[in-house]
Formats: sequence, C-alpha cells, structure tokens
Amino acid sequence: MAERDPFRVGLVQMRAGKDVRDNLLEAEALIRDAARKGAHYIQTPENTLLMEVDAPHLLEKIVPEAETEGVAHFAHLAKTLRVWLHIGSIAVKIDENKAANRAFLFTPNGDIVLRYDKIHMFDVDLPSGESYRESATFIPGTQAYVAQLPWGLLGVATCYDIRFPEQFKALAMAGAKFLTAPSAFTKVTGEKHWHTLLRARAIENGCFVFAAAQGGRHANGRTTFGHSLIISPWGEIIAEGDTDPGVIVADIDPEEVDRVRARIPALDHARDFEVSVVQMPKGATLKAVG
Ligand SMILES: O=C(O)CNC(=O)[C@H](CS)NC(=O)CCC(=O)C(=O)O
Repeated sequence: MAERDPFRVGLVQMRAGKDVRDNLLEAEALIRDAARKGAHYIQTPENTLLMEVDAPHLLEKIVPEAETEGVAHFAHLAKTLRVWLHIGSIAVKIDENKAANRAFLFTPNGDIVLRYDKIHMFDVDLPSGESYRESATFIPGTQAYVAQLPWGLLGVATCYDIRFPEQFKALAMAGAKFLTAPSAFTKVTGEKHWHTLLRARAIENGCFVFAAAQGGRHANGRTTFGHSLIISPWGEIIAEGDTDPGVIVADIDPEEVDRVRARIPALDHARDFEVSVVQMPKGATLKAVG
C-alpha cells in the first residue's frame, strides 16, 4: 500500500476493569474484530489494560515495561493480524512511587516504532465532585511524536492532551495528516467538551482525528463518556461509537487532507505576533446604575 492509497481505520471502544488479564483478553477480542472488519490501523483507548488511576491501587498492579505481559502480547497480535496497532496507553512502572502513561505503536511485523508518555497531566476538580491528580502517580512525558505510516504521518497524543491545541498544531506542522487522542474522558466533561475539542483539532489543522474511548461505568466506580470518534479534516464525524464496548471502522482517503488544506491553507498562514495589555485610562468610570 502506498501513500495516498485509502486505508481502513478501526477504533476499539472498551470499558476496562480492574483486572489486567481480563482487560487484555477483551482488548484482543475487539482488536481481532476490527481486523476482521478490514482495519489496517487499529487503535485502543487510554488505559487499555487497567482502569485504576489512584495510587496505591495502580502501583501495586503494574510492572516495568519489560515485564508488562500486554506489550509482548500486543506485538504478537499485530504481527499475527498484520496490522498497525496503536495501544492508547498502558500504565508502566517507573519506580516504587511513579508510573508512565505510555502509548505504543506496533508495526504489522510486531515491532514497536514508538512509545509516547502522555505529556499533560489530568489534575482537575470537576463540578460533579470528582477530583483527579494524575501527576501524583504519573511522570509526564516531554517528547511528542509523529510516526510514518504507509498512508502518511500519524501524530500521537493521549486524552487530556486534546485540550492543548499547541501540541496538535506542532504535530501537524511536523507533517501529521492523522491526529490521535485515545482517551478515558470523564462522562461529565465528555458530554460538554468531547466532540467540540476533537472537531476543533481536526478543523484547525486540516487533519483526520482518530480517538478510541473508554465508555460506561467501570469496576473502579468511574463513569467514562465513550463516543469513540473518527473525524474528517473538514470537521465532520465519519463514525462514532456509543457507550458500550465495540468497534467502529471507516475508510480514510489521505488525499482529503490535501483537498481541505488547498481550500483553507491555515497551516501556511500562521504568523508570529505579540500581545499587548491595554490599561484602563484613568477616569474611565462607569455610570452608576439606577
Ligand atoms: O478516570 C480514570 O479512571 C482514567 N482516566 C485517566 O487515566 C486519564 C487521566 S486521570 N483521564 C483523562 O485524562 C481524562 C481527561 C478528561 O476527561 C478531560 O480532559 O475532560
């Protein structure tokens, strides 16, 4: 297959629980289903093997990358199915107290071509009362990547990274035609922000966006939004998941990126500028009300 040839994307939506082995088998079944549906590039969500982000629960269940059963397993699976396999993330142990939220991209030969440690940490307090402190357990990455696929460059990011347009802009400026954000978005933020954020990243960069999601109520008590999305460079939703685990596929024409960017070459129009703060002139007081 050559650059510019159409290809088929498959996104695996999951509802990962607390048992790594169960999640691995579920992921494998869904990846096989995506391959059966003809996908050449298959993506799984953030936290594919474990939905447990709080230390110490997380730290006691994870191991260093070299001992992570899933990594070898997925390498073998990619090779067996002859697909590009992007595992949205696996928590790997860095030391006694810290982990990395690491994505993997496997070639159809089963080789790892990139590891990406999520850069932006989800440290937030939501209106629902949910609080997250990802940085308490995870060490953020400092390096972003685009990887050469047969159909063009793939830009890699994870979940909360989607709120940082500068990261996606940098990936697009590095040549990415396809941007990714495998996720475990919360239900509350997903309902308000998910579609808008992903469509904006597609539109402003003239890129396809592929985002596999976790969805539904998990064994750890959390509820994620689901709605895995495949979005065109024009910002249209090509395929969308619901809340339940499953697979969505779509055929992607890489030349659509060129067509959209020919119409609106926003990437070429970027300019440097400065921002000045204009102070209020003295005496610019409002009229008293009433
Ligand atoms: O919740 C879990 O158990 C697992 N979630 C995760 O691992 C990560 C980090 S805590 N979730 C996100 O980044 C959500 C981002 C998001 O929801 C937003 O940006 O609104």
